[in-house]
Amino acid sequence: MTEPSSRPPLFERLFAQRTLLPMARVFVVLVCVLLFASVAWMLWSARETRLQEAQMATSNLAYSVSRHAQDTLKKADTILVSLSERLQVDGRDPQQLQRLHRLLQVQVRELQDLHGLFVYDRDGHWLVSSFDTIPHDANNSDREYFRFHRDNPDLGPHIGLPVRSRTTGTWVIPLSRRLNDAQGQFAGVLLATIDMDYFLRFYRTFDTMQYGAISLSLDNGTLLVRQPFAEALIGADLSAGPVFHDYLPRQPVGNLSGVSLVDGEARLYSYRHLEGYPLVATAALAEREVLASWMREVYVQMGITLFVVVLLGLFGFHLIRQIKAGLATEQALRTTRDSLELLNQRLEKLALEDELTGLANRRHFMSRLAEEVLRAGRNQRSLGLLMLDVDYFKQFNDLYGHSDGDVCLRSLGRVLRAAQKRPGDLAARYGGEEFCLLLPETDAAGAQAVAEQVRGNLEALAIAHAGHPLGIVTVSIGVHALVPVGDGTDAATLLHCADRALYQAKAKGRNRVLRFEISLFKEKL
Ligand SMILES: Nc1nc2c(ncn2[C@@H]2O[C@H](COP(=O)(O)OP(=O)(O)OP(=O)(O)O)[C@@H](O)[C@H]2O)c(=O)[nH]1
Repeated sequence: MTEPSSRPPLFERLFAQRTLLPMARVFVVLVCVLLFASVAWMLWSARETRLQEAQMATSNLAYSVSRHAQDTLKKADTILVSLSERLQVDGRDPQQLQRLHRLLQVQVRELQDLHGLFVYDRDGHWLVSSFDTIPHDANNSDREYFRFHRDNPDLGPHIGLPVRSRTTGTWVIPLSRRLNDAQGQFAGVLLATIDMDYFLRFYRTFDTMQYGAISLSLDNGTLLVRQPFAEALIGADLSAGPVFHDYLPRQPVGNLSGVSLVDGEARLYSYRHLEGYPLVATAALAEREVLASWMREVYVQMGITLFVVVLLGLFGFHLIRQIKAGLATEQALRTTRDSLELLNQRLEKLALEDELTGLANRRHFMSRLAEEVLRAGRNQRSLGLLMLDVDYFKQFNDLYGHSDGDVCLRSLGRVLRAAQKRPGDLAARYGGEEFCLLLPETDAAGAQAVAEQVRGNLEALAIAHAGHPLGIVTVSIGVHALVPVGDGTDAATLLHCADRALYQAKAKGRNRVLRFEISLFKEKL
């Protein structure tokens, strides 16, 4: 069988007083940290959700803007394609141009987004337009789109930089195609101009808050139209911005967050390249506006959390103080209990011990005598007793003084202590210069032998005593032993007989041991 462990259970070890205080501190700190961490985590998740929602909104917006631009350009381009067909088939005589003029006017009236339709010859002169009159000496060979088509054989659509219309003065976006003659040589330019305001009006229907932006740019980063509108930004080069520099070369559609080249605003962007046209639609919301309500939530939540943490901290501080006070009280109580126990031990010792010699006192002796009498009676064993008395001690005191007398008594005490050979033996000071030695399991002969030893040992010390005929301190010893009969008189009998034997030893000349024998005493016990 294994012995049960003396270590206290884990729970008690964990919550031992020693660990209680640091654990309370760790607990309070841990609760505060966890509280902060969980609130921070919640707020972070809320922020991510807000950003994701905003990014979804910009993505949808970019899609709408791209669709709108694509549809608008497609319509205008379709007109240019059919115009090109017509010119090639019907030719350019004045009658045809007259008919064409009416047709162009009808088409511009039909399509609100179209600002105008124009046909220029190879030198840039106006052949026909959707307007009522052709300005005198009008020539558009200086326009970017004209030069582009003249120098470029490509017959595809070309979107040029926004220009101010020479007829109406409004901002327009030019969509143009090259016109070839039957030999494939440059024969002029077909132009459709789209009112920039048409785009802006559409963009204004979306709520992008104060710092949001919607724009349409060429895919080389040249800005065509932007809401909020700023004339100075038309034609601005955004190719170094995050959309055109980092994202568009890799993906035709995407989302990102970045800082605007235009105004330095941090925004969430979504962009989309138009199909079939070198254009990119961009929609963006300012991060600070997207996160504005979230920031308010952060302030409120953090305020509340801070308040709770302060409360917890105060509570924890109070708790730790209480624990400290409790521990201090407990320690004080333990110290008091220990000192009381020590005091009790001392008192107990004092109550049982003779102060001068350190032997058992009379009270102690009497209680042990009663116990040993009972034990010897039960076991029917002999109990021996020595009664000792220092010879001529009065004279010793008179001659050497009381304190030397005390020293002498201490010497006798040491001799008697040495005579306690067995665990049950008890040497005691019976009173004054009278001593006893209780010897359980000892008959009269044995007790007499011990008495002789004691007497001899004291004599051997040769303590000078000028008042003694022998010149040294001696002791007289009365010895008796009996097997108790158990009638309640045994202790008294033992004491009395030993005392009588002592008396006889004194009477016979002192410095001797005398055993009690009934024949020696004429009196009846
Ligand atoms: N120094 C000292 N003396 C004590 C103490 N107790 C008792 N005495 C003295 O012991 C002496 C005992 O004297 P007595 O009873 O006359 O006996 P005695 O002088 O020893 O003579 P015998 O016993 O007949 O030999 C007294 O003088 C007591 O004062 C003690 O504790 N210290």
